[in-house]
Amino acid sequence: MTALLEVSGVSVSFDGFRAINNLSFSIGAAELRAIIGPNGAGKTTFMDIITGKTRPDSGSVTWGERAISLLNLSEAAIARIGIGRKFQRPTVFEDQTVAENLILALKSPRNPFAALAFVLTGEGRARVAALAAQVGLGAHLARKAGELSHGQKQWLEIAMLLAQEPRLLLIDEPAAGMTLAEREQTTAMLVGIARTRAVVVVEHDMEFVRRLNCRVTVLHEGAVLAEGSLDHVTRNPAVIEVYLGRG
Ligand SMILES: Nc1ncnc2c1ncn2[C@@H]1O[C@H](COP(=O)(O)OP(=O)(O)OP(=O)(O)O)[C@@H](O)[C@H]1O
Repeated sequence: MTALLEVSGVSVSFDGFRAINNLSFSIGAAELRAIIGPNGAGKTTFMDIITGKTRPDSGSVTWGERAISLLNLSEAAIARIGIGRKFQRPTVFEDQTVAENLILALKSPRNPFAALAFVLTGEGRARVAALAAQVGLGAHLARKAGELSHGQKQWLEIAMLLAQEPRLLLIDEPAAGMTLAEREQTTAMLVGIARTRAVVVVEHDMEFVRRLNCRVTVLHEGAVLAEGSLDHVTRNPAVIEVYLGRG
């Protein structure tokens, strides 16, 4: 499998503290990956490096078939190249409807007026409806985003990211604050999304990770401690010691 994203030997220090320590990681073009690890393991910093928010002191981050370096690109350029990031808290436009939020997020045309004109076409309406359906909001297009449940807002934001047609989606702790039913729907949704693109999910909820049924990367002290199926990594004594045993 050729990698879509290849992170190799990356390190970064903050005031002499090595938050990421010779970290290597790669993900394929249509792969779902969960990242787990104790607080302070470097999960957020790792995502910050991929998205260009934090520049590593050493190592390489390459992208796509031509293995272009992401290290010289701005955050905006990295987003345009096809890397979408969802932070833990949903950031939707609460006073706009689900449909309006999706229209504003469409990749093209770029400005809101052109986007509105586009959505008046059959193709535009179909695109918005398909995005909403993909995240279980097909019946909620006319509702104000502010009226949605926390889980539904998270899904709307995922659909807004999908509107940008990313090839890699980074999702931070989606399960937090969701009901059990919402968490189950979210795992199914993420599995579906990862059939056509790469999805990295940072998550502490082990039941959620189990339902993702994917390869798991365990970070500890800024490096990869273990990688493999959830059963494989949770049997690893080092993982039990630093993470699972602290329950
Ligand atoms: N800008 C910064 N300046 C100084 N230290 C930082 C900075 N960003 C992160 N750190 C430190 O780097 C380490 C890794 O932090 P990071 O937030 O990446 O961990 P995490 O795995 O995301 O943790 P959590 O699960 O708590 O979100 C921590 O010890 C943190 O205090």
